[in-house]
Amino acid sequence: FSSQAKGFGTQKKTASYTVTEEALTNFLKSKKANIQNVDIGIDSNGQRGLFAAKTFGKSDALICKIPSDIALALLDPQKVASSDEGNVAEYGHSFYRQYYTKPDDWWKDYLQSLPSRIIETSTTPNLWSDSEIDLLEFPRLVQQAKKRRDQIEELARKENIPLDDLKLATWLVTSRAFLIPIADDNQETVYDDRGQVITKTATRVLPVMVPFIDIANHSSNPNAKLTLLDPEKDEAFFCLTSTRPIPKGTEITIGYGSGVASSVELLLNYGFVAPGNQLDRFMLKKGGDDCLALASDWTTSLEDDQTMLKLLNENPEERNDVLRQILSFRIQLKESYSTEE
Ligand SMILES: C[S@@+](CC[C@H](N)C(=O)[O-])C[C@H]1O[C@@H](n2cnc3c(N)ncnc32)[C@H](O)[C@@H]1O
Repeated sequence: FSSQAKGFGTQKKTASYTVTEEALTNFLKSKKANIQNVDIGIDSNGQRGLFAAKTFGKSDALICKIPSDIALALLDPQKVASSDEGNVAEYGHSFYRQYYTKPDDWWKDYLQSLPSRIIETSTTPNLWSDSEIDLLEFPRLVQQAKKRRDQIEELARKENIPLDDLKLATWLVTSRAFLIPIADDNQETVYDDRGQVITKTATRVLPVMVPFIDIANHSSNPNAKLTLLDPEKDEAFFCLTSTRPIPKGTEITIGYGSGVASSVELLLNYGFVAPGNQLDRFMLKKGGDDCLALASDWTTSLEDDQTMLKLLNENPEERNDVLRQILSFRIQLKESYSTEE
């Protein structure tokens, strides 16, 4: 963010992370967070992540607990978005306005633990050029990326804030906030033919930044999930809970985006593609106008893309992170078409 502001903007530009985890953990402990069974470390991909400091022997074990009053709500709960496809620029703006431009003592240690600039290897497509976005070819992703980019540009103009600040804020929010479903009196209730409630679709969500828990990385086969403890009481908690036994030293992972994110959602919000994501098969099977129905609908073959990615990886001095992300996306989707057809 702007150089005159405290927090992010004044951090060293050479490191993606300012190493202030100690300040963060001291702050959390002083606020009665329970984080003693979790370590912050670096995983095999070089990503900062959370690791089990003891063995969690069964599923549903409490891993850590963060009081909800130290989480950052990004919109006024009275004005929550009608779906998770809300205007992400507004989420970014809410973060920028409510928290970042007022980095008082309360939020300082958390804000300083966040990436101080957009990480090149995890940019989201709304930050790319038109021609780069077009290379993604998948209609829904191309449309969403351009829509988000336009929303950010429009809001920065309207609110008269530096475009780069809103870009960073929006990137931080889409890649880190949890979308918490909000009880909604008008929510749609669906009954079966005996009149029993079968689904109650929560249509409103509140984006919330949860310190510490937002360090957990994504896995398509996660060993933990986010839970909300005592939401009705004055003292509510955001928790990580195990979904199976976790041996000491193992990375603690969750499934981003309610655990049902296809490569489109992962790239759009978090800037990465998870190889072998099974949800892509379901997405392609479901089809629709916003999908490419067949592997042959793409302009290049799977083999073409694999060859290009191989060439790119063989030339590490050819640093082109966006092209690497584009090819990884295209390869992952092409590998997900059913081979029976
Ligand atoms: C909520 S943060 C997770 C923690 C982050 N590593 C940190 O140090 O703060 C989300 C970001 O982590 C990275 N990430 C998480 N899971 C990943 C994965 N499975 N593969 C690649 N990058 C991942 C991406 O950069 C993503 O935008």
